[in-house]
Amino acid sequence: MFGTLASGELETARLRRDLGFSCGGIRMEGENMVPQGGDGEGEQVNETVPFQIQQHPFEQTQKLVVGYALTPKKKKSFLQPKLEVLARRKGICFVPIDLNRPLSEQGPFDIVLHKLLGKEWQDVIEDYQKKHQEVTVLDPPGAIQRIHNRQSMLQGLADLNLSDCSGSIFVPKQMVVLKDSASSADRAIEAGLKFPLVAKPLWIDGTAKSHQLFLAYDRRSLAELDPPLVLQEFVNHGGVMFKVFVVGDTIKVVRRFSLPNISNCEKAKVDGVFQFPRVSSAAASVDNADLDPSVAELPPKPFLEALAKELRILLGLRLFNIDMIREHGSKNVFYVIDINYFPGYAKMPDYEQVFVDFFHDMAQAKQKKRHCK
Ligand SMILES: Nc1ncnc2c1ncn2[C@@H]1O[C@H](COP(=O)(O)OP(=O)(O)OP(=O)(O)O)[C@@H](O)[C@H]1O
Ligand SMILES: O=P(O)(O)O[C@H]1[C@H](OP(=O)(O)O)[C@@H](OP(=O)(O)O)[C@@H](O)[C@@H](O)[C@@H]1OP(=O)(O)O
Ligand SMILES: [Mg+2]
Ligand SMILES: [Mg+2]
Repeated sequence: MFGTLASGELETARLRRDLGFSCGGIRMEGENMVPQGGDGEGEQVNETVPFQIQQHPFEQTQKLVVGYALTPKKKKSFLQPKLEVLARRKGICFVPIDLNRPLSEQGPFDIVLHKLLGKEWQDVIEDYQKKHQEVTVLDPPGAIQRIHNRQSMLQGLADLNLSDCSGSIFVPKQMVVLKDSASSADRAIEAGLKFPLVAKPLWIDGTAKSHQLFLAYDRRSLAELDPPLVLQEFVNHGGVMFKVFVVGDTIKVVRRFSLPNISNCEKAKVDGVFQFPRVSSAAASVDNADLDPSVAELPPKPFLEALAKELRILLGLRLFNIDMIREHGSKNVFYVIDINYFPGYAKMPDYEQVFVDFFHDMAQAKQKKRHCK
């Protein structure tokens, strides 16, 4: 009986019913998990369902097959029932890639969506792309590799051409420490870096450690840090940051809490090194908080659109997000502090529809190209 299910469960159950389909001979997950039928109570709960599943009079005949190679965590957060249902209506289906079988023997795929670490996978996907140029690989492994290094990640950003825009973009002054962090203090001062400095592991390798950040208040404390790392100037920004999600041509921005400003008094008094809390990944919503509007105001949309467009070209990526902060006291002076490949899109509003449109547009563009040949 539907009445025994909470509204969230009901929604999932209905979605799963819609999901019972096969694709390219591979049975999709979620089949046979549906309570059958419904009653009056069901109707009542239906009102709380955030979106309506309607029986469509016709099914899209054109099929677009998206092969995916994702970690179990990413699969769980990204491949949610709502996404699969909306995709199916547009003739898009998701097929898991079997890592134990040669990739070329699987599919055929129109799109390969992947986020896996390691040289072995990089070689597999590079080789596959060479042999299957008709397949869109999201995204090219070489381009992803660039943003796994916190130095190359931000290279070229300050030179982007955003001249006509209502904001300006910078990256914090930073330097790389490959070894001997004790002697890095002299180099940091020579390079003009001002304390406090944020110490970030140079390589992002998917481990929790690569997201373990430290704040070093004085030159002596640098000796306590483990290279390889980047030392980056801390930029006061009023405790709010902006995550700009990019999916092809679409962008969405959300606010997150961040670290509070560091006063001159604190800079003078405090020494030592402190581990950062992962404030910005917290689920707590900034939107209902009582924030200073000059801090919380979203960056101008045309500015973000121009920035995302330039970054797509510079990075050669279509799926990423940017962490941005507004320099405290400024109107629209922004710093990019981080870029993430295939981030937590489930935290992007309406991500399911955005992805369906993205895949659909891609399929149409391909079809058009084929017809023009
Ligand atoms: N230069 C900086 N100045 C001020 N705050 C910073 C700076 N760099 C990082 N932060 C703060 O630390 C947080 C984590 O830094 P960063 O985004 O570089 O790490 P990360 O581990 O790559 O995060 P993510 O989970 O987004 O991948 C930022 O969201 C921001 O709150
Ligand atoms: O954990 P989530 O799904 O939220 O996604 C996070 C993602 O982890 P995952 O890819 O393993 O899922 C991280 O990837 P790695 O740097 O460790 O490769 C990084 O991109 C974070 O920035 C994402 O958080 P967001 O910035 O979007 O909030
Ligand atoms: Mg970040
Ligand atoms: Mg990051």
